[in-house]
Amino acid sequence: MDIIFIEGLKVNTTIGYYDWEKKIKQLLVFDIKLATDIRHAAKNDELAKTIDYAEVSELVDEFCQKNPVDLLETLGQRLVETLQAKYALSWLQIKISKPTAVEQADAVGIIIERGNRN
Ligand SMILES: Nc1nc2c(c(=O)[nH]1)N=C([C@H](O)[C@@H](O)CO)CN2
Repeated sequence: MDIIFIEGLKVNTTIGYYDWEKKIKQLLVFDIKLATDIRHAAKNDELAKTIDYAEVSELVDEFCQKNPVDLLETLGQRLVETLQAKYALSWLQIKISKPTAVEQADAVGIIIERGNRN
């Protein structure tokens, strides 16, 4: 299995359960791993035959801006569904960190993993 990854993707967006959080933007950091077979792209050196990590990064930012929700769980699950609908993914892992949420911690957040890692 091959993996396309995006590490430390920073997105400033509206996210949070409390009323005060709905009036501000906060930093989220995404680490994303998408399983694909890179041999299709490598055969003829074609971007169109792989998952464009720049396109995915843009998608994640736009998705966050358009989908303000309370919980990281909701954001993560909806993002997973969007990525699965757009790309043929046998496996994916998305980590969403909220570095400013808990003062005593460097970051808190969620990790979602779906599919089979063969
Ligand atoms: N499991 C979760 N716990 C909490 C979340 C969350 O999204 N998932 N969110 C909050 C608040 O929005 C918090 O980040 C404000 O400091 C609390 N716990």
